[in-house]
Amino acid sequence: MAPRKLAAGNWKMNGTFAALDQIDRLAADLPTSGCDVLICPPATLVHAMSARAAGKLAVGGQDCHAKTSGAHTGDIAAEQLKDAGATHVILGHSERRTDHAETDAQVAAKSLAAYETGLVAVICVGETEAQRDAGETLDVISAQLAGSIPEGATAANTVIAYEPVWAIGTGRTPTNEQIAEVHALMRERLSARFPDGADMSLLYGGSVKPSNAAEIFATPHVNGALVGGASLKAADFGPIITALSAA
Ligand SMILES: O=C[C@H](O)COP(=O)(O)O
Repeated sequence: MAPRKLAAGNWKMNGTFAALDQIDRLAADLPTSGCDVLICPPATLVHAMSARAAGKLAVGGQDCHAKTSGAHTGDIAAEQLKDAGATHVILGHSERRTDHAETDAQVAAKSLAAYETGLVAVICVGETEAQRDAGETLDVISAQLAGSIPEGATAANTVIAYEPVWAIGTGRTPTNEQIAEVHALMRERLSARFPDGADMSLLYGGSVKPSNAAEIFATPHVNGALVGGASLKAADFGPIITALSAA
């Protein structure tokens, strides 16, 4: 089995009910085949978006707790996301790692919670600009992969997203050679550790837009994208999906 192609949108802390109009616009123009499409809205919109998008695209959360329930004010359990219609959950995004001091071990524990619930974990890794400048990128990515992905990961329950922190929301992207280098390393590490690691989908994320999508999707071992800002509007996300579908 080849890795599945996935165009994933991360709305982050953006969007209210009115933004669901974008889903109608997107769904009206989706390619009928070629790639999977996922949108991860704020938790407040998961249920409504799932109902609106049923059968057209998948919906996911942006985080979940490692525990199944309990006294954890403000948190959300994997089961609650699933109950609201989610099939995926983003875990270990650099904004969570920075804003909430999430560690690799916590990301791995949350991923296990996702697996136990039947959600696909979209596990994020990525170096800071200082780490890249110091020549540490491959070591950082290797350590994050080793620490953030739990035993039990398979191509069916796990997607990995490489998101250089310095490329997120900045309009800057790595060169294709830099993306290729990291994705080749990820493929090698995953293949060595997991029986079907060669089939796990590997996404690139960080300032993906319609104008650079096709070139990024032509990079070896890039099976899709995790898109932030450009996923908020159907007019931008639609062409990215089309580019992936055709890649
Ligand atoms: O999760 C998505 C990424 O952080 C990328 O965000 P961006 O496309 O706005 O740079």
